[in-house]
Amino acid sequence: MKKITMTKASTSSNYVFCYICNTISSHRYLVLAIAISSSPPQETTTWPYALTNHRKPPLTGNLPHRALHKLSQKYGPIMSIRLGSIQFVIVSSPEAAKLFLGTHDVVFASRPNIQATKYFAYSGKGLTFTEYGSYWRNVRKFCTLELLSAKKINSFAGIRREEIRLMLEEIRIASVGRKVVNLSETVGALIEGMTCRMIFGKKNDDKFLFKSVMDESMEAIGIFNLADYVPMLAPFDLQGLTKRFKLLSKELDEILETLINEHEEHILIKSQSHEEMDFIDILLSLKHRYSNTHDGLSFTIDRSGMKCILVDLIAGSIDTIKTSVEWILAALIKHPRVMKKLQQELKVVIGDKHVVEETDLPNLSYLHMVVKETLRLYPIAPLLVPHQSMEDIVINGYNIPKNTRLLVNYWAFGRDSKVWSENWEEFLPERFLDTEVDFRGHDYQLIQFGIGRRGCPGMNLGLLNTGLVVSNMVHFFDWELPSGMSSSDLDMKEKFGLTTPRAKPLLANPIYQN
Ligand code: HEM
Repeated sequence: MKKITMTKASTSSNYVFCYICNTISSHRYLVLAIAISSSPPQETTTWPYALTNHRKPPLTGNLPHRALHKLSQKYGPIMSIRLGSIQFVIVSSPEAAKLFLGTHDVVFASRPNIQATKYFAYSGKGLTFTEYGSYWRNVRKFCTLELLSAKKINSFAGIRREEIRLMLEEIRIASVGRKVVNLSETVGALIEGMTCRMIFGKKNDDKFLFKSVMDESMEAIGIFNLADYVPMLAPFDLQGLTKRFKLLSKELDEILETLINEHEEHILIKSQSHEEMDFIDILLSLKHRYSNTHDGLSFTIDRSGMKCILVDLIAGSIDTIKTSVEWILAALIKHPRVMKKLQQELKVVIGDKHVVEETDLPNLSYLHMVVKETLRLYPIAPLLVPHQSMEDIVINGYNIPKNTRLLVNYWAFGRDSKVWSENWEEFLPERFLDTEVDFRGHDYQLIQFGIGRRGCPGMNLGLLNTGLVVSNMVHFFDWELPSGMSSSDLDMKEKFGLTTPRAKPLLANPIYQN
């Protein structure tokens, strides 16, 4: 790495360039050399929203948020890196994030058009990887008002209760048999079940293999795709990714087509009955009614738009919620003092009830502190989702050209002693006592769900599910680490990907609390 001044307006050395980018031609060769010389991948490793098939990804290693954090300590909270033909700006402090996602939010409100967008996002016809503009605004308004509104989310409370009860019973049986529970798998299956029932009206089963195809697709999307950085290489498909994208997206599309066809057969009857509408029903019903919440949308959202929205909502919810629950349970097991305090709160608020209800959640103030503290230290999406600028702009004296990609290193925010004081390393939910700092506000130090135009539209659902699952799991069970492991032995390393879960699954023995 070598520091250089990069633009006419640059006045200080906050910009960083990779030495291979200093001369574009040698950079191209180097990238090419890495790709060609790599032996078949032993494991898949990740780089910001793209994995690499070579064992060591360019510049940043397997945990880019950590490497970029280190660089920011040397070069400051606003840095620039060029990779192939793509210019990145990396922002590593809440104040800098406020400039990009607050003051200049509209300029950075677009998304990059990567090759995977063509295949998995139907060339950008949904939300997450759709470029900023009137189509995206309409779809976003529709999703927020019709699918993710408080009223709609509440209408699925019965599904959540049912699925949680089933899981608690499974864990109770494991506790009687003194069996170790793989919490990562158990929580994953629960969230998947709740989400698939809400979106498709049914769960994954032997015949309906949506989630496994989706997981494979997400893995492929995450692979560092040379064609995105050196577009002239795209036709050669050196990594075999285009072929893989085509196959997987075709499989995914066929499953979605089957689901939509099944729903179409019943939509008219369902919309006239009192039966609960799942998300596919609501999308289909668009065609049969006028709504002023999304003017003219029925004409805009075609079949591929519908499929893309479904993919975005599934991809946006299952792994994110599963990963947050997993980290919170791990943090509680690792910190028995905090676990006890939360269990005491639950005892007082819930008492002898058979299940923690959604209506109990507002009364669990310590639970909210635990959630905030966990997501501060163990972010689910440490670099959020990349944004892209739509015009040239000067920020803090730096010229930032149009089409620059913005990465917000939220992982670094939680480690900033200026924000969280010298004890930032400590897991201390009480730091949120008597403060209003929250994900929902305008607090740039706590933007796990993003902020501004591209902030997460599923935040309320995400927090609801997370709180509900965690509270039930620790109210009814004590958790002990297996094989005499002590809490201090629990490994808290992460694995980078589209979300950033624990590197190792979380295993624990449940002890039923009568
Ligand atoms: C704990 C759970 C969740 C976390 C941590 C999370 C986090 C995020 C983050 C960091 C972003 C990107 C923000 C940015 O670009 O600046 C995002 C966007 C998004 N999330 Fe979530 N999310 C969660 C749950 C959900 C749920 C439950 C849904 C839907 C049911 C959802 C749907 C989306 C969508 C569609 C976007 C793209 C928005 C756009 O580009 O306009 N998320 N989320």
